[in-house]
Amino acid sequence: MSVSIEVENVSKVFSMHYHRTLKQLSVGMVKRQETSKTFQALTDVSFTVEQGEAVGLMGLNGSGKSTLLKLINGVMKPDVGTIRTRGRIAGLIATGAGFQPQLSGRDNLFLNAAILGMNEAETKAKFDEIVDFADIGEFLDTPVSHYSSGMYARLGFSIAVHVDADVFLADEVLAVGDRPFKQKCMAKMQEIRSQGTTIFYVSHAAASVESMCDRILVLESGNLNYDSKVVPDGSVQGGIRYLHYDEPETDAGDEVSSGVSARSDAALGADI
Ligand SMILES: Nc1ncnc2c1ncn2[C@@H]1O[C@H](COP(=O)(O)OP(=O)(O)OP(=O)(O)O)[C@@H](O)[C@H]1O
Repeated sequence: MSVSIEVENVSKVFSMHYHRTLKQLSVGMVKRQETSKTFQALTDVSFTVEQGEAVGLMGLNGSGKSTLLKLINGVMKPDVGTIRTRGRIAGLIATGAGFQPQLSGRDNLFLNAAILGMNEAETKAKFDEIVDFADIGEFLDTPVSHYSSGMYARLGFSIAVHVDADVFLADEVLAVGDRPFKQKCMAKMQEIRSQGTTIFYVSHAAASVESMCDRILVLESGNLNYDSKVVPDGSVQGGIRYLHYDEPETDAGDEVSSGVSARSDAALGADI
């Protein structure tokens, strides 16, 4: 098997600036206030993903999941360490990323497909399939600024998933879609997974990670603290337990709630 993603000793630090204008900055400096602070989003993260593996990335809010995805996608560079990827990478790392609000869905489809590496002929050949999957009807020729967040997600996901990619990155792509669309996306991701595409799937929905992935990584405050391939007797369920996402929620209605391990297959299919 060939290596698809190699992440070696990667760290990422962000700077947070407290003052927005030069005047505020100057006043802050005179008063000897702190003007900026650094934040360590990822610390010495290392792992390797083989071609065809389906990896779930979980962790609490702010644990560094999206940052790691952006580094793998190449939209950000690590401060320390190296990331190597093999083949074409596609995916949705933010709903509607790359969409131009004033352009129609149709124009954005061609633009977004080009950003993801598809040439015009390829996009034309897949156009009907992409539009059918997105199922946004007459809104295709409407500026995307008029779209609902679900429609943004439909079009964005549909374009990304129809790229012939070696690696598919998905960051909370299903968070805003309605249930029928989420189920369609899960089925499509299973399809590209069965064709040998590497899947890197970020989600807070434990059941969908359990049904989609054969490996789990758990980030905690920027540290990779659970890799089911590395820890003894590791498993996707083990990672979910490690994160306490298998425990019942006290409040009803949360999509990552209530005892994943105790659910029926039908319920698992719905928890996406
Ligand atoms: N461009 C940035 N500048 C400063 N801080 C940032 C930047 N991007 C992310 N961060 C910080 O890095 C940390 C990790 O953010 P990240 O978006 O990777 O978390 P996450 O695990 O994806 O969270 P969530 O589950 O909420 O989506 C957060 O504390 C965030 O505030």
